[in-house]
Amino acid sequence: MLLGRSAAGLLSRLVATGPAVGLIPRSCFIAKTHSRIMSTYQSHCGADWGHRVFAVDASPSLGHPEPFYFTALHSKDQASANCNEWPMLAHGGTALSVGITDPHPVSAARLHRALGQQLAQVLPATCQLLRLLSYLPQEPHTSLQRGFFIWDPHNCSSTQHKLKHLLREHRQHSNCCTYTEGPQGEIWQTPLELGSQTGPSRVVRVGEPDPSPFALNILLSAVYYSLSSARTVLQECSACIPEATRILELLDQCDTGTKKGRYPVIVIEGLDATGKSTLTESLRDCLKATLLRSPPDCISKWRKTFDDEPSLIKRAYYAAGNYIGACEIAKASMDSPVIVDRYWHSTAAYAIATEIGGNLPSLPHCGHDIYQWPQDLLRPDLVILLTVSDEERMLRMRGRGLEETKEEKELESNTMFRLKVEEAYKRIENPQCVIIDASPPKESVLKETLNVIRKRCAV
Ligand SMILES: Nc1ncnc2c1ncn2[C@@H]1O[C@H](COP(=O)(O)OP(=O)(O)O)[C@@H](O)[C@H]1O
Ligand SMILES: Nc1ccn([C@H]2C[C@H](O)[C@@H](COP(=O)(O)OP(=O)(O)O)O2)c(=O)n1
Repeated sequence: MLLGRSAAGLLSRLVATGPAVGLIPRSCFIAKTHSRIMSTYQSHCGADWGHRVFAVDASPSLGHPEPFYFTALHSKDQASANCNEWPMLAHGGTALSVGITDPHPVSAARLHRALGQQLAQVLPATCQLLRLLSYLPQEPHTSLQRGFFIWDPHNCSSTQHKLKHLLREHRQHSNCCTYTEGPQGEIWQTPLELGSQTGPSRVVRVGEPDPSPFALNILLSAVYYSLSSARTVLQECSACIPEATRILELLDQCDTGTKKGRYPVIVIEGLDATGKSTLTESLRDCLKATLLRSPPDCISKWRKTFDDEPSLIKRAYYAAGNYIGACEIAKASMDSPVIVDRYWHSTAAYAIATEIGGNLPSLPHCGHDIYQWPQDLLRPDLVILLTVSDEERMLRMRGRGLEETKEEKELESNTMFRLKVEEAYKRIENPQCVIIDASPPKESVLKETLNVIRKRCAV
């Protein structure tokens, strides 16, 4: 039992003061949330650390296979904080947290990534590095911060020393705390100097807050639900990534509001090596269709550059690619059916699966805002999701003999990630995917797909 009276109080405060998602139209909430995060991203940085709700990514090896949430205990709540299990501290270990307080989304994302790489290098191999998210309950949509939760099982003195040394140059844009067990089993969060004025606070575990920090992170920075939010990030990174300026120029040249022509637009989705390219090429020939892909050819030469950037920037590239692709789709659909190899479902599903920690049940429920199609993006008539068993997909991947990307390797090694991508695909709405089993021979998959297309579209 993790949720004491204090936690219940916290949750009711969250519900009372958080965005009234159920009371205003979703698109309105998402668009407003985006404009707020981009214009006033974090008026709250370091000083409020103790008032935040924290979420630590799942870690089965640390005894929490689902994400772990905690918050500071205020003196009036003291009596209710009896039940407070921190499995990672059970055997004398220490935990530490690092929060990124840089108020600018792009520089914060880059600092987060750089720190993650440096921490992985300098910390002892026995330390575990997990994702940390936090927000202020009274202003969830403007106060979200990312960071790291570090578990040091041997409580090495060198860990804190290394951390202090590493964070010294980022003092202005980061903070750090330790978590230790007190004599009565209570947990103390103590700022790790770096000029901190605040003293230790008691912290307690709470149940999953509403809104979930992971879902909030998706709505605010991992998936773009409007062109303007992707543009804002590309504009902010154009000083350090010249290719971002080129993409903005391409966006300026296309009329992203163009409506679809009279021919159907059919998107083929699926994990790598499920047979999308094979099927889309056959469909092009059978239906005398135009075959397009997202990201479109005109920006695909910059894909590697953006794939190497933090996810905030990488996903802005794919989002922009969908809007540029939408112009091409709209134009082509005036003259012929259009087949599209990957589109917004891919952009959203991969981002959601990456950002949601834990197992399949950690994915936000069906109908959640994170699964909504952007209001300003051209909607296809039909989206087909190809599925095959993992064994078959691996065989196809090896048979193809192409070099595996980092993400493909992760998909291969991480069954849970793959399951989450596929489930996220299935939960995306308006339009929802039609699932086709792509395990049979190519000709059968093509026949089945043509049947679905003929039933649902005028071809
Ligand atoms: N239905 C199928 N049965 C057997 N092999 C297939 C089938 N569809 C595709 N393949 C093979 O699987 C590999 C991956 O297919 P591909 O179309 O490149 O997938 P994707 O575009 O989804 O990554 C290719 O070698 C392809 O020839
Ligand atoms: N429209 C798109 C297309 C791909 N993506 C992202 C999603 C994943 O991170 C990768 C998958 O691309 P990958 O190169 O593996 O796929 P293909 O081999 O091109 O089918 O690209 C996207 O976000 N939006």
